[in-house]
Amino acid sequence: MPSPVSPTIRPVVLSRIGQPTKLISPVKDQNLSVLERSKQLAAWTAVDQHVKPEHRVIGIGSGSTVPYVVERIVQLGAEPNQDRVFIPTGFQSKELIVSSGLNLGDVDQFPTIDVTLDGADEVDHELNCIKGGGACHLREKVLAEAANTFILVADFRKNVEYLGTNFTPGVPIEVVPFAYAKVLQNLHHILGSPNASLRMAVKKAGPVVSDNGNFIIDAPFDLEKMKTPYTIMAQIKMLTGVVEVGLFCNMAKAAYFGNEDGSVTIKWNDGRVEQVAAPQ
Ligand SMILES: O=C(CO)[C@H](O)[C@H](O)COP(=O)(O)O
Repeated sequence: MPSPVSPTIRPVVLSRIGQPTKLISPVKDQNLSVLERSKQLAAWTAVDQHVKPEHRVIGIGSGSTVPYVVERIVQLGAEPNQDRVFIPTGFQSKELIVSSGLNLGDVDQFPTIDVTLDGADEVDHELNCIKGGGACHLREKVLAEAANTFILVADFRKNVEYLGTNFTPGVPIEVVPFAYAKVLQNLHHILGSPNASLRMAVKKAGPVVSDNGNFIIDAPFDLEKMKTPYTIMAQIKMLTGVVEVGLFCNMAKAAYFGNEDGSVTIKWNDGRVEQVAAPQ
């Protein structure tokens, strides 16, 4: 069983640990479209290469690609997973972990994670990425920072030279609710994002509320600014009322992109780019 944060704090793992239970794949239908298959290929390849037998604490990200990560982990079987704890980045991944029969933990019990696998809205040539399309980027960044290895999984549409190429809503910014108008004003008039706007819910009147009870602003920036994402991230983060910015800079070790032809492109943080065949 993995060590908890200190010998005096006992981890409260919500699912049972140490006993093999029947695991259930979160992916039922295998009649996948080309796009869904590309997500699956990226996820499976990343799990095969980065979830090691000795790993005990694994971070599970959010979005539509991550169910395929869990699918591959479930395929490893009950035995290797019985002594592992899986840490979610939000409501969706918590449900995914629990419904698959995997052991659930939290980052306050396990602040060091062996590997975190997560999706991305877009990834640039230096592995900087936009995250937060699903409003989970605060927890996602905590789990990325807590991980010894942070791995991105995505479909071919996310593989770009510069951020903002295909993903146009802008940089997701989590803000405390009472500060949103003031942060918007700063984004419009000081940081150069005149179209920054509060993200509105679809099946609810009013704004999207994150898993942490906060609002989300989407702030588009021009290409010149997005060429140096760390600078704009630091400027946004300095605005009082901002909780976290959905720009992840210099964090990922590798990004896996599933392609339409069934291959997977792997970009490494040392600049290497590999093309591999689909896993079976
Ligand atoms: O950052 C995220 C949620 O906040 C997701 O990881 C991101 O939106 C990618 O999702 P998908 O795999 O559905 O493309």
